[in-house]
Amino acid sequence: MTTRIFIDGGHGTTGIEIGDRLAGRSELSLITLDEKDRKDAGARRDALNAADIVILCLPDDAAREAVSLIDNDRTRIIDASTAHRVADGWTYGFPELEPGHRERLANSRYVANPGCWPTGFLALVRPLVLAGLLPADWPVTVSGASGYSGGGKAMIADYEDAATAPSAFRPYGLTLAHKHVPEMTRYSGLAHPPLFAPAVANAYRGMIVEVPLQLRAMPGRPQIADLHAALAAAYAGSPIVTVAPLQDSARLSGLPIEVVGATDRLDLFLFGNDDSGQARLIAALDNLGKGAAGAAVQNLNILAGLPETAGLRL
Ligand SMILES: NC(=O)C1=CN([C@@H]2O[C@H](COP(=O)(O)OP(=O)(O)OC[C@H]3O[C@@H](n4cnc5c(N)ncnc54)[C@H](OP(=O)(O)O)[C@@H]3O)[C@@H](O)[C@H]2O)C=CC1
Ligand SMILES: CC(=O)N[C@@H](CCC(=O)OP(=O)(O)O)C(=O)O
Repeated sequence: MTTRIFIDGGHGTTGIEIGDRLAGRSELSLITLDEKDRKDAGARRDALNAADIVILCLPDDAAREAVSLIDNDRTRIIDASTAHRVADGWTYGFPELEPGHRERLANSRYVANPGCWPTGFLALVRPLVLAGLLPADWPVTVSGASGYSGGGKAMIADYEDAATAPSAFRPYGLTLAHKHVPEMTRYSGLAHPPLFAPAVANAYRGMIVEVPLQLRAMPGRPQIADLHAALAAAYAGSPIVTVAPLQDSARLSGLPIEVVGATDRLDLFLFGNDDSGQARLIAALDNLGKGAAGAAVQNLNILAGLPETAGLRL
């Protein structure tokens, strides 16, 4: 018996990436809609209710609508949108968040896939808060650059149309009220929202998420090696999240946005100087990989009781 999957929004940027990862997997069967029906509420209702697991790759309002169209008590949902990431009754779809979280996910019916920025941020910060190295009330900043596919079809069209003259590098989120801040705050365990300073780069995919820390001002003045040990322990044995050895990071003269390529990996790097008491923590990922489709397929595998990395690009 196969697990029946329906991707609502399967023609969008994230939906296509997920479909590619599921192709050829004999333990799954994909429910699809014709082009003319893919936005028809009746056809979507039938597909949503016929599936064992649905993956929503829709704008937030359409994702909320999709959930309301499910009228059985069996279909499980993985929502890639922002709609339910801090909503009651939903489990945050970051299996690596903390010990025991993967098991919570496996038993959940409603799963909210994380945002791409929070994925990098939480991977760096959550283990440090849990280890007591980063005080929960510390004022944390997170910055970086994302590929333009992070903005979906609309931003891709803008960047790929010469007439709209795309910028090489464009800071945004300038109201300091980006939609990812609530999930970053909630799941990091920080007492205050981080200051989030994102930018878009003129690259299709990939992202660099950076958390700088003034260690010398922090209680106990943590050492670079302490931070590294906490991160390495948190992801020991993970086939998806890796922490570069300090001596390898020290040899790098730069970290390109393309470093993980079109994969579902999440690579963490720690750069620092114990004399100055300063550190730069960097997560490198593909916004469409571990930042979206890779995470959705990983969660699907966990929900379906299948090998966690099946279909992933590692
Ligand atoms: N791109 C990324 O890196 C990431 C995206 N996400 C999230 O994933 C979701 C999808 O994003 P993304 O793939 O980038 O967006 P896209 O704009 O590329 O795709 C969205 C798709 O949803 C379709 N759609 C819109 N309204 C409806 C509706 N009422 N019924 C059925 N289909 C509908 C669109 O149709 P049409 O083709 O006609 O426009 C489009 O195909 C969003 O919530 C986004 O925030 C999450 C993490 C990262
Ligand atoms: C470059 C760019 O615009 N990126 C998107 C985030 C992409 C993502 O994580 O998706 P969600 O919209 O589901 O959170 C943004 O900052 O809003």
